[in-house]
Amino acid sequence: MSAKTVDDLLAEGVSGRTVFVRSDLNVPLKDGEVTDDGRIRASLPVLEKLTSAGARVIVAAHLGRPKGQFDPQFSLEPVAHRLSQLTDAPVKGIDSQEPLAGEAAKAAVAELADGDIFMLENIRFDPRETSKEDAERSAFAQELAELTGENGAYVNDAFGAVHRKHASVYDLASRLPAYQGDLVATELEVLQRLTEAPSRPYTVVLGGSKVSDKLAVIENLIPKADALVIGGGMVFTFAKAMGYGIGKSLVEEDKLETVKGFVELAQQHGCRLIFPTDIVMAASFAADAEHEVLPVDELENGKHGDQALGLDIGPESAEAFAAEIAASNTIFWNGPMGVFEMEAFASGTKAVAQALTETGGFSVVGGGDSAAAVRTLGFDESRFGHISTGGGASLEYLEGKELPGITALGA
Ligand SMILES: Nc1ncnc2c1ncn2[C@@H]1O[C@H](COP(=O)(O)OP(=O)(O)OP(=O)(O)O)[C@@H](O)[C@H]1O
Ligand SMILES: O=C(O)[C@H](O)COP(=O)(O)O
Repeated sequence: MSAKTVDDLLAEGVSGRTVFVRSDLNVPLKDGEVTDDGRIRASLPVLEKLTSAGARVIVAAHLGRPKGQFDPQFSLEPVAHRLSQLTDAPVKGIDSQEPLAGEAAKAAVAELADGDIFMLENIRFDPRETSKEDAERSAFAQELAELTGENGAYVNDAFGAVHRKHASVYDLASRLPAYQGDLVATELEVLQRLTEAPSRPYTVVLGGSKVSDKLAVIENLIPKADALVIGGGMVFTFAKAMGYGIGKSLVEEDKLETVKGFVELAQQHGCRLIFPTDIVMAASFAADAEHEVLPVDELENGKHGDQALGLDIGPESAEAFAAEIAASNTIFWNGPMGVFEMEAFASGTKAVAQALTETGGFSVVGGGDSAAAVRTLGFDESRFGHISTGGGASLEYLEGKELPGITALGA
């Protein structure tokens, strides 16, 4: 069965109807300003399709991981502000302290004119959104559904969140007529190209800091990829497992045995595991920290001994990784190679991004931070095959896992 689309919804007629749209607007913020609005821009086409057809739109999204209650640092206010700059439709929002689907929200929805957008506060301010209890999520979804009144509809366009079994991503689809958003459709189409007979050699480049999440992914990607290139914070769990000193670098102590198993698994499947040979070791986690490049088997033999921490791959590794990418026909990249937010530790990430822009192969960038890195480091987005809005979601898709938000749409 294939999911109904937004075009199906438009064909049914939306003028005067209230449509609840779940988007992924989880964007990086600094000092109350959106620093990369990629996910907001990616959400615009569906919102504009609906508003220009006369729908009254409720947009719901999450920001970060608040603990199920109002917390000003996770307010969607700056996101609503950016959205209102990017769209022609008026964007309204409720007071952040009000219950998400309470009386104030109902009153605000009742005031909407055709073509207006109403943005809910961070959907994760209600603990039922992410609850593991089906009954709690279901009750919350029911309240959200009721906001749309008679003849409401639900569109899931939050690709980056479809791997979450959350009320607004999963349960709401069985409370209202449900439709798949265009962004979700596009993302699925592209990722399908990576899973169904990718043009080989197929190389996966993994980095970032969510080490334990990604270690699980590695196991599942080894049988599928020809080469797996490891950078970022993940390197040090491997380096330690291989018996090297790593100083104060990021490490998952309880995963050392697991990663040793990966080396063997890779051999069995003929997948080459490629590690950095040199690392930028810093005196502390700071933009102006003193740093030096050390070979991977001598990380504790520098100026700061076992107090140093690895914040980027070194130049030799960056060159080798770029060469791997150049020799591949399909490349999937998730997770920065270092702490790219600090200029001194951005070189590895820049080198990988640069190589991706130069490849004649099909390149896909997945991950909130990797996509943000590409843009904030000044790369031209059109030089990449595809920049996915999903991090965990795209990885879980590539692993072949079921994505609750997609299943719920009947796709
Ligand atoms: N060696 C390192 N030590 C500590 N942090 C690192 C290191 N290398 C990269 N990082 C950090 O990793 C973070 C991004 O990691 P993350 O795993 O969240 O990637 P991502 O692309 O956003 O993927 P996802 O969307 O799945 O979360 C960046 O903020 C970066 O500073
Ligand atoms: O940033 C992401 O990958 C998505 O918005 C999902 O966020 P989460 O990992 O907090 O569920």
